Amino acid sequence: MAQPTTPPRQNTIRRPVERNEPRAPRPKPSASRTKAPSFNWGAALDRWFTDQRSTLTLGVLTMAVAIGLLFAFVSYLFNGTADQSVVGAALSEPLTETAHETRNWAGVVGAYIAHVFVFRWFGIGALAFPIIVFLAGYKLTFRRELLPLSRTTTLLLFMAFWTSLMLGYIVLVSNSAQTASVWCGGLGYETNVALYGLIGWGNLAFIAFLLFVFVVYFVDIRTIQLPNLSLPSRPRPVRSSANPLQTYDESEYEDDEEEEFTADEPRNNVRATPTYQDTPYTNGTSTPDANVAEQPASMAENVAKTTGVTFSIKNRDAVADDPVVDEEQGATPSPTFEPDPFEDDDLVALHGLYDPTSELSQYQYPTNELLTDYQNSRKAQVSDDELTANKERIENTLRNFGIEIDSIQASIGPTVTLYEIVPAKGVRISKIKSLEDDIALSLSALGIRIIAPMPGMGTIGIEVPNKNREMVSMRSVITSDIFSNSKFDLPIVLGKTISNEIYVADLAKMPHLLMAGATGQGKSVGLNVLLTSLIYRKHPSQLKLVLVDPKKVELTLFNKLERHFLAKLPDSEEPIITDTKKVVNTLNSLCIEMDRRYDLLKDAGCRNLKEYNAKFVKRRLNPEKGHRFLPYIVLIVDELADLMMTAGKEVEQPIARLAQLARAIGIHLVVATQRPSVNVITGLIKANFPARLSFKVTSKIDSRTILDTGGAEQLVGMGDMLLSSNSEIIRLQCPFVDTNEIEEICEYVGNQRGYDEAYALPEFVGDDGGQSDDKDVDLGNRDPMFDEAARLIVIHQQGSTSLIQRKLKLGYNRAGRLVDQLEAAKIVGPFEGSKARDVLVQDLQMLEELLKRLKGE
Ligand SMILES: Nc1ncnc2c1ncn2[C@@H]1O[C@H](COP(=O)(O)OP(=O)(O)OP(=O)(O)O)[C@@H](O)[C@H]1O
Repeated sequence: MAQPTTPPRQNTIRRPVERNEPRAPRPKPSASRTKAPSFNWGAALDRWFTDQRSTLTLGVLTMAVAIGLLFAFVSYLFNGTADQSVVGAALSEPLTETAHETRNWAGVVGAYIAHVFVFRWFGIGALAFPIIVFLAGYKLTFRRELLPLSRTTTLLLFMAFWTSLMLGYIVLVSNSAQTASVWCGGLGYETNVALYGLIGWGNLAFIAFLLFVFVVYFVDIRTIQLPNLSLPSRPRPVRSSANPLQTYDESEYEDDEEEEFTADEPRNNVRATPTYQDTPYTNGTSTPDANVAEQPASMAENVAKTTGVTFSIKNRDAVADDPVVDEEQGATPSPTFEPDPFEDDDLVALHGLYDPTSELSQYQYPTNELLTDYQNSRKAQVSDDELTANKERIENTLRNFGIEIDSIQASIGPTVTLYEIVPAKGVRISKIKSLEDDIALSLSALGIRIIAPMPGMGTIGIEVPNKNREMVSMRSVITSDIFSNSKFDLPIVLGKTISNEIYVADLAKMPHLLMAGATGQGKSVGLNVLLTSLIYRKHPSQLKLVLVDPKKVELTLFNKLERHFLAKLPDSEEPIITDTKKVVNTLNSLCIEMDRRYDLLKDAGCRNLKEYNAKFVKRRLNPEKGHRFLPYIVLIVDELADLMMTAGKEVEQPIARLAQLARAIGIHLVVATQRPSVNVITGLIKANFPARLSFKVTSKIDSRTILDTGGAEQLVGMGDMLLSSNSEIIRLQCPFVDTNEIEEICEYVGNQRGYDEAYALPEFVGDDGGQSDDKDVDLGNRDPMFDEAARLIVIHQQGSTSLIQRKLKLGYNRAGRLVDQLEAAKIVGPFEGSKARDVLVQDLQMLEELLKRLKGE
């Protein structure tokens, strides 16, 4: 559980700065925003550029211009001399006069532009420009790069300049300026004339040196590893020709560090691009595509087949032919060294680290301006009079009960002021605690909470609500340094503490959060705050949200994030789950996802998601074995009570199972309810949610149910809350975020280019559809893979669909049908929720007999 990282609290009276205004009710949409008086051109342009329609239009136009330029330049190279007079005349005579005389394929405009670029400047090198413009247009149109734009641009610009110089030199020394100067352009020719006058033949050396310097920097020779055959190298994986589908195992690398690479063992130098599943989001189940392994079309595919490294044919062509490699991923081309694609370090050297965000590399995080600036409206203010009066009342009340105090100090928080008392020697703390109601009565204030003793302070705290409370705006906390610089994996800003510190926690460490609060006390705002925090800090590739909203109205705004942040079952229409039956399926699907992730972690030898993803990013995990970059998944359930009432155990068990086990594999749960009674927050659920947060509840019993102690019934509402974690209770004021703001954030994100669809959770077929019915399964018409699947299940003694999927490289549906047939043949037992089925056949011998019987032999 995270702690606030601001300096320790000082027990001094803080002077209020300005007068507070009474707390207004939740602002109406129209009234809540302060509209900027003038039109914001920057924002409008920003919006225009993030609108896919605009970029598509601009992109297509740019590509068309590039093609036009190419025509114009090529045509000028052949017809230029004839057009020179036309170009000259075009400046002095009307265009209509000169237009029909031009021979350039792109007309008089083309002739003029070509004249400048080709004749005056770069000669044949000018052809670099249409290529650059085309690449830029392609990027705008398709939102991905045909070639790494900035690196290719650098290369082409240099080549334009250098070619012009080199050809200029040749034209100069061969004295052919009259006929050939169009090929080198004015720039190349004139520079050579000038240089020749200065350094004579040294000209050529200078031009060669320029090329050398460029190569040294462009290629960055620091990263080139020259093969040194006498040094031990990383071992190569053991490959078996007998089994073409054998995949490499990373552990083989690690165990065999000492193995030497000798010159007579040929290295496999196929230059192809292992994709490492660059688009893991199109298929959340990430079943390796068997077709790629099964249909080798070339040497690269054969390598893929024998090694398990997937090769992208598209990328391979692009990269193999072009020395320019992806700059965005930090890759470095090497003219002398062809990395072996089986060596992970070399993969990184060639392609850079895997970048999970690359598919949405243009994604813009929501801006602070989307949040309303309430700065001037409400600041907590407690006047000196109020402070003194409260202090006196506390002192008097205690004195009336025979309790003397040594000192009293106050610190003003956004919602309450904490009076810390140092009791006189000999006063029993339990006595003060028992006077809670009396003190509250004498202060005639609601929401008095007594903390006796203050943990680690040796004092007693009395929290008294402020007459005028501060509204903690979402903007003020999101823009705070503590939140924006936080290094947490899933930072959530929960509000301000009693001493005005912004409290940021790490949901990944919590690792789950249970939220309760009577209706109207700020729970929905709290959930929105939590979601906003995550959306502001996470890229869509790093976080997926599963939103369950039985009330059907609270989370609907987040619908717009479907193709960015939401995850859903493959067959469901709506990304936000409202139907109880679907909730049960979704929870079970998450359990399957959890099991799969555990399998992946086990296979990778990692203890948790972070280690696993770090290894994947370093390209040490083989996607062919199902490995993929794993985003965090946050499950939000708004209103558990509804679900518990309608589905009871069916909901409780997967929630408890996820809460127990899902921490390490990056699935985190946030479950909210307005009824914190024991039949909703059952012992099983409670035991698995160490972090619990309570808004105001109606009774002390409810407070005990959620927090294991009273106090939440004393809160003053409107986001006033108690957070219990690590057996510590902190009072916080939740920030306020309005539905308008949420709408704007979701629109901002939703209008950007997203994935093709929501992140697909594993398919889960509930009892009604999933229970295989013997009568429906025709064992006479078994799947061709039936025997193989049966042997696999018996060898592993594990009746799991995902095992069949993974090992036999089948899709979920086919694997599911196979399991149904295995059940009908009594090889596996019946369906048992998210648990693997029992295997009813103990060994292969028994199985072979059974298979023979099935075949009627
Ligand atoms: N953090 C906050 N700061 C200021 N005002 C708040 C805060 N949270 C809630 N409020 C006020 O309380 C009202 C009710 O909040 P909210 O809708 O979150 O309640 P709720 O507990 O979700 O209620 P329900 O369970 O009925 O949906 C809000 O409209 C707002 O005016």
